[in-house]
Amino acid sequence: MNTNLGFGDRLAQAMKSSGQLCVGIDPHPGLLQQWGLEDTPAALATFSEKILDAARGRVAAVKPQVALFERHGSEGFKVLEEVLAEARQLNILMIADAKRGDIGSTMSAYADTWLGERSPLSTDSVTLSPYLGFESLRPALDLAQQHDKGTFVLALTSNPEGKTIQHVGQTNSVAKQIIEAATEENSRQGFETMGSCGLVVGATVGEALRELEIDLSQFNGPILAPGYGAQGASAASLFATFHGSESQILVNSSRGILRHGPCVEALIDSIELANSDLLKSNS
Ligand SMILES: O=c1ccn([C@@H]2O[C@H](COP(=O)(O)O)[C@@H](O)[C@H]2O)c(=O)[nH]1
Repeated sequence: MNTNLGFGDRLAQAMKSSGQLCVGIDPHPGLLQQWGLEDTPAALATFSEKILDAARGRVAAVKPQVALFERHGSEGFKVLEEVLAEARQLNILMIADAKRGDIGSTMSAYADTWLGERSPLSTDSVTLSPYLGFESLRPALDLAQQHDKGTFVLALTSNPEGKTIQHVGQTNSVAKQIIEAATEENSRQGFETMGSCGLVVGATVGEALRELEIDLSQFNGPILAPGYGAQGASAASLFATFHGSESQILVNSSRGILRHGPCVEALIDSIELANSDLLKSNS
């Protein structure tokens, strides 16, 4: 993989060679129990190792859910640091699902944590929450650009409650304004296939794009789409939702894959099944 490319282009290459699936690393207490593990930091390490083992070479990216490491305090963060380092070694693109957002001066610290060069939590990309205003994310957007890293800004989330904020404004909705700001952000960068400022749009949003008159085919970055599998979106429904921007969609599945553990072979089978399901529906 060409590491001089920006994040969006590296992700485009990874999706071309390994498909459009992103596997979540979500060590929920219930899953740990199902895998015969205790709810401890050591178990998080075992859990994550098996997922990386199954995912390497088979998916475009993996997405650790930071909250599920954070609930173990400093030891959980230590494990996350090791997982990020291991993924880097294995050349697997990472999205830290941290959903950070704050006033600009504090945002600089979040940017240093997830996208800086010296932080042990530094990774390829991070999810950001724009509800303090898109421009409050500037320190992260600029640092990502400077270090060839990426961001995924929440636009239309997969949970039903999201619409109470994101749909406000209807045809000039909050979500539409976020999407326009991210489009503008990418248009100021050079890229071959996609810019490095991505969006999060749930695979479950259904008719919302049409109702809000949002045309994602005009968007010029990657779209992380959680909601496939455990939250009910099928491959066919999600590609119908994202008609016109199919090649930009990175489909996340966490519990839908993870419930097949702890056997690595069974995890591999479920990843391969999801890959062929997605491929079949997007051809
Ligand atoms: O809109 C959003 C944004 C993030 N997520 C996260 O994605 C995974 C989904 O997990 P599943 O088990 O596949 O449902 C999880 O980490 C969420 O926090 C989301 O679901 N929706």
